[in-house]
Amino acid sequence: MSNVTDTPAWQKLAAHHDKIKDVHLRDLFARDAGRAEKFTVEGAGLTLDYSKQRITEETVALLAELAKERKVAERRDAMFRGEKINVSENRAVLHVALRAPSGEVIETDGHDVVPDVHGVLDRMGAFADKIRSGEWVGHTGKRIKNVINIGIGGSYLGPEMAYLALRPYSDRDMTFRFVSNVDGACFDEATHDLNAEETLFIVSSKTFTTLETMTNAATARAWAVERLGTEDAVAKHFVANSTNTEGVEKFGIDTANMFEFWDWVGGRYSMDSAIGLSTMIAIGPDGFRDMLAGFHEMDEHFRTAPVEKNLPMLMGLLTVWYNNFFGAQTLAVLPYSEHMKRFPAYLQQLQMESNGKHVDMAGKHVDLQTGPIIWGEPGTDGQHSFYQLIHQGTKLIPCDFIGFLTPLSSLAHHHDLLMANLFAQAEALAFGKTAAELTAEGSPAAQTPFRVTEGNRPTNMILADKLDPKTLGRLVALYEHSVFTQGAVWNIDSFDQWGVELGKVLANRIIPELEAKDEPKLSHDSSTNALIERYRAHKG
Ligand SMILES: O=P(O)(O)OC[C@H]1O[C@H](O)[C@H](O)[C@@H](O)[C@@H]1O
Repeated sequence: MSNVTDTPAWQKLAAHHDKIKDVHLRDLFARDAGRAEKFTVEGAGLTLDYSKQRITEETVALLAELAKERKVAERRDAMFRGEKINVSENRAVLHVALRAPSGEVIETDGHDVVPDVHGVLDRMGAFADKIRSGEWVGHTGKRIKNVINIGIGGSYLGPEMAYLALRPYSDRDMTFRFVSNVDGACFDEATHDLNAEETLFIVSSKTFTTLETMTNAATARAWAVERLGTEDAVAKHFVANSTNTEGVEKFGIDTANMFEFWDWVGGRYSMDSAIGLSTMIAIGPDGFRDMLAGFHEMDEHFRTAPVEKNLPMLMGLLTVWYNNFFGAQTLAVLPYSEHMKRFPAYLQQLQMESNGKHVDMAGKHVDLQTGPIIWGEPGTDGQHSFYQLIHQGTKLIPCDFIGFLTPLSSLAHHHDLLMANLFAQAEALAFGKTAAELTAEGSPAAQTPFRVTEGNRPTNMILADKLDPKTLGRLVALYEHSVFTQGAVWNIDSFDQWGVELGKVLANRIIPELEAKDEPKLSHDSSTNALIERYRAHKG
């Protein structure tokens, strides 16, 4: 495939950008009373108003042309067909099969994976029911009240984000916690007030080799065995989610208590696989299936809607527009929902591990910027912290606002205030306030320059009726496919993550240098040597 910057659509976009880069959203809205309607699309139960983006109809047409030239739809279809589009690992990318209804056929290497998916879902459902009903008891006969997911990266962020997002739908008599960090404080804090007799550990790891997870799992095992008095207790207090049966057996977890997934599920695309077991225990198997139905709705929308009406494709293409033509470095994701607190953190892995790449599919260095930096906090907290820089700073920061029409809180009057703030922020960012307007309002002349907000800050407004399992599935799939679209345009492998390896290898080399009593000779650079020596000296 040619360099994207050499394609006709890219060059047309560059010329078009030159023409419209200084046009203000104020003028774009003034020119066209139908703008909001024109640039609002609905799909899979979500509404995307992208009228406050710095675009015209021509921009959308050219972005659609770019998608066509880059064969985004063909690559999408290849993914759905189970082709090995993760070229550097020679793997299929089939998270869409995790939410395919039973009866659908999705094959990879000639094998239909959908029955396997439903087999595991059924086993997870039976297990979750047993825990929730109290049929499954701990080693001493007590009901399980606490569930601790041990995992990191994709085996942590999705489960924690989903639990927090769906807490109103969860069993409130149970406690759910998440141990990810290898800092012992993480384990201590998660367990200090829990009774081992009532605690279930779910060890979640695709590979079952990850240092942090294996260390925390071993600590959990020792913690439980010490408190319950026998190794036999492990059978009732530990289950595993993994692709590595051997590793699970070796750890001492009965494979009858292992929930399987497959190498065609990327870690950051796995919250709807067995990795979601804690979510399923929290909200119940029916709630989990609703979430899968929401994912599937968005998959179908992504698979079938034309690019101009395709929410994830539009969002992916707009990200390319700002990232590559306006030179924006970041994208802020700002959910106006307390329950969506961890959604930006979840998206950081999804987007940045997927599209933080410097070579194309052929291994050749790319000649353009790839994935943006993702960040964000829930509204309205962010407004009182970093929004200042978005409004008046010198950097262009496109924002995704996410709002829900129906409140989950019974304090309904708070919701009007929350939503008023959401709409006001998008309005202020787009239209700003000019010096003339300020003067007319009586602003003292000396203050006016400080008070001017230029506006022309682009935003997406994503609205859903209500945050529930189905909506969460739709939202996650929306971003998954937006990431896919970006990766397809840039022609990079969005499904590998080689960049995280070097740090792991170096840590494994340093571990014995910190642990060994005889303080082995160091052969790092002078800075790393000095840091290690300082630590050793302190440790004594
Ligand atoms: O699920 P695991 O195999 O334990 O992997 C956990 C995480 O660690 C790795 O370093 C990867 O960067 C992530 O993509 C992955 O989600």
